[in-house]
Amino acid sequence: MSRTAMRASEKDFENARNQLKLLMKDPGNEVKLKLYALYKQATEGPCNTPKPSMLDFINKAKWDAWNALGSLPKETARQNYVDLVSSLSPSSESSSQVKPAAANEKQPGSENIIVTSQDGITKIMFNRPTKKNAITTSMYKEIIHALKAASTDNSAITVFTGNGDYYSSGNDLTNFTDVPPNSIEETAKNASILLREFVDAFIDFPKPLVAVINGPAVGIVVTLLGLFDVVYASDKATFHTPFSELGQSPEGCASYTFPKIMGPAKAAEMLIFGKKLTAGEACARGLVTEVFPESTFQKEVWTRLKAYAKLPTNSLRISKELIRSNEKEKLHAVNAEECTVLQGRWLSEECMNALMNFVSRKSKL
Ligand SMILES: CCCCC/C=C/CC(=O)SCCNC(=O)CCNC(=O)[C@H](O)C(C)(C)COP(=O)(O)OP(=O)(O)OC[C@H]1O[C@@H](n2cnc3c(N)ncnc32)[C@H](O)[C@@H]1OP(=O)(O)O
Repeated sequence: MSRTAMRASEKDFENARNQLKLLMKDPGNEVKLKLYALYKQATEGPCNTPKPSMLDFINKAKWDAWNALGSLPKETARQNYVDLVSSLSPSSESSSQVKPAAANEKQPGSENIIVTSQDGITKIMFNRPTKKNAITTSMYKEIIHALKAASTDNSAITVFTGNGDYYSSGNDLTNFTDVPPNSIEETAKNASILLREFVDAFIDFPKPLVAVINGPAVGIVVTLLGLFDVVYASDKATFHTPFSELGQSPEGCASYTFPKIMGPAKAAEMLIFGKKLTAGEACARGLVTEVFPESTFQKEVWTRLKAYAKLPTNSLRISKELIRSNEKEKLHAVNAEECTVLQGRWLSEECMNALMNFVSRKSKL
């Protein structure tokens, strides 16, 4: 029987609702929005409630998803709901394609940030590949903690890298969308405090800090590179700071470090207009130290880093201190200013619209 000819019964619909409660894995915000919209359409018909206010992120995303279904008949919505739930169930997962990355997904007991220490190198790895290593609030806190620990451990150098195809897609945009409307201002204030502490931890880090950029990098993980001592990139890496698109503004001291590194005009192209750079372009602008072919990237980089980590530890520290110490006071002031400006941006209509677009971008069926 063709799919269009099929009609889910009330019983199928009820079964699908129960099956949904048993799902082991969170299907993600986009799927949840689709499910919500189909459920409302199947039970109440076309969207019939007033549009929630701009500040009411979650209800507005739900409303948008429901409203996008237009006049879809109740029976079709019911069938689509049943089909969608069935596609999420464990049996269909095992019989169809489970993406290789799923093996790396956060499981109970696994970590979104993995810290290891070996061969004189402390490695801090973003480990949330199914979300392109987007950084959640708790990951910011874990990184601050990891940097504090690495600053006094036995390692000579500290390295950041990403697990999976991305280095990191930057701030997890749902940090600002899963917020009740009456606590948005408080959330923005807390985020600004956390961001300041996070960036301060990089400014004050006393040992050589190296970034091993295994794939695309977006937002804060790009701006922070101005505070790293060495940046190695695979030729499949890209560097993107889409702040204006997001109604936001630069952080990570990039408003100061980028013009110094690449000159004001090139910095403006990235930070104001969001120009995405290839690894080669980022290297030509001085943001990246060296680019390696993807096929030999890991081998070449880690061989080199292991050799560097054998150099006298105190000498490494002292040389870094000489290079960076004159700038520290300025960098802390820049960081404070950027965080204050961002706090205001996060409450702006431009930013709220951009976040809403991200959350609901795939929910329009
Ligand atoms: C304390 C607070 C401090 C705040 C500091 C501020 C920092 C500013 C920034 O960092 S700005 C940069 C923010 N990042 C972005 O704008 C990137 C947003 N993501 C994307 O544009 C795309 O996801 C992509 C280009 C990175 C990848 O696109 P692709 O089509 O290849 O993959 P998907 O979009 O399907 O992504 C797979 C799943 O990962 C989720 N995801 C990816 N990035 C983020 C993110 N930054 N925030 C939240 N979620 C992200 C995506 O939603 C998919 O999830 P799903 O499988 O559940 O649908």
